[in-house]
Amino acid sequence: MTLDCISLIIAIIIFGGWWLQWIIHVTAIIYGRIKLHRKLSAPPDFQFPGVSILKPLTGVDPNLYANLETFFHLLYPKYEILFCIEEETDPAVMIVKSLLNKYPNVECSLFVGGALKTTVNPKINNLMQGYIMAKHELILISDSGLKMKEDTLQEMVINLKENVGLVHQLPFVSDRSGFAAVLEKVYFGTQHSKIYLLANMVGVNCVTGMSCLFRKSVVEQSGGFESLGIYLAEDYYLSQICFYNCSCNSGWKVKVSTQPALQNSGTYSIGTFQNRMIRWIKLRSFLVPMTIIMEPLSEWLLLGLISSWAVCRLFMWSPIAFFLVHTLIWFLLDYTLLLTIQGCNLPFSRIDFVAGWLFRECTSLLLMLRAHTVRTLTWRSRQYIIGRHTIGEEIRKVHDWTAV
Ligand SMILES: CCCCCCCC/C=C\CCCCCCCC(=O)N[C@@H](CO)[C@H](O)/C=C/CCCCCCCCCCCCC
Ligand SMILES: O=c1ccn([C@@H]2O[C@H](COP(=O)(O)OP(=O)(O)O[C@H]3OC[C@@H](O)[C@H](O)[C@H]3O)[C@@H](O)[C@H]2O)c(=O)[nH]1
Repeated sequence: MTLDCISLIIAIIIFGGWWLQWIIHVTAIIYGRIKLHRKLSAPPDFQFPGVSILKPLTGVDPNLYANLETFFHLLYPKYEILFCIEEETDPAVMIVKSLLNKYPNVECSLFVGGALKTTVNPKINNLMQGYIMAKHELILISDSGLKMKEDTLQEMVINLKENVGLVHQLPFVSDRSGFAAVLEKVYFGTQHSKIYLLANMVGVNCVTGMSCLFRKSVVEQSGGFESLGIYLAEDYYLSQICFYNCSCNSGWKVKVSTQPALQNSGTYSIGTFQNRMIRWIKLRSFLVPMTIIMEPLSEWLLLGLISSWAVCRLFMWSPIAFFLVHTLIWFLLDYTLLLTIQGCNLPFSRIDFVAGWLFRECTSLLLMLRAHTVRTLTWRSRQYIIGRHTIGEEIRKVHDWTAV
């Protein structure tokens, strides 16, 4: 085969991939519009089952008290909150105790001592005691940085139909001020939600564990909660259990909730966001190695550049004009997707969106490069060596209560 022939084939593949990307983009918008921000109502005779809410806490941030307080105001007939904190000296203990005093009528308990290490995953380790003591069949794991609307739990339970094993919320962020907040909203409302929604629409396992409601019995039949602790991406394997649990012939269904998760940590910065992205990219590369190649190729910049070359090769179109049109359409679809996920007005101007969008798009490839070149993975105060399936080994602990 001649070089000319090879370049022609590559150009055709890239051009095909470019079209596929638009299909994914538009489908995610349509799916988001159909699925999200819908008010679900329970059938008249529906009995809401009890829910045990597990809250893993590590350190405090300026919004922690207010975020946790939203869980005391849920419009739900029967639930308990189980706060889990690794160490007695963590200042989060004081915050939880003051909430316990303020709301004596809400059933809740505090478990301290997840530090008695049995598994490598610090979140599972921290939650173990609470999980064992949870008295309801339905468990909601809800990360420390989340706040919740009054009707969210109700809505998640309504989504947990008979054949559904797990309901999760699409990660999103609440309205906060500053450029880092814009950046987070832009990321979670565009590139992230596009893939997350599409994967869940077609039934590909793509679940982030920040807010997951699941059936305890399903996990117990598949090795138990503790068995997830060997993985650093315990969320992926939690939902994998549902997909492959043999007690339900075709596996349990995994559903996205109609309300996106509202991350509302009071500690946020560009650096925190980027470190977290590096950690997630690294986890993904061990879960689905194909993402190492597919992720950069699904970004505006790289796909735009190689597609401009491809159309020049195929049709002799001007690569610059093509790149500009590609950018304009991508930008408008991203803005439309973000509005869909937000479900109401954005808290920032269009200029802020342009700045956040450009910054994220131009730095994403660097974050991928960084993730694939560092050997270790850092999560809060701990450093790990990570291997196949995200099985980890802790190598260092720096004592610091702030989020890294
Ligand atoms: C021809 C289709 C090309 C699609 C290429 C997709 C490349 C991936 C691009 C971006 C990745 C975005 C990932 C979305 C959310 C993941 C968030 C995350 O990393 N969470 C981790 C931490 O909580 C968690 O442990 C991991 C969860 C699952 C990750 C699985 C990723 C697989 C994505 C595959 C998507 C395929 C879509 C198929 C569409 C036909
Ligand atoms: O050492 C730790 C680290 C974290 N955690 C808890 O785990 C939860 C998630 O931690 P972070 O907010 O740092 O991390 P992320 O939002 O990136 O987590 C997300 O990605 C990694 C997955 O394994 C998690 O399930 C998912 O929630 C928090 O509630 C945190 O308090 C611990 O209990 N101990």
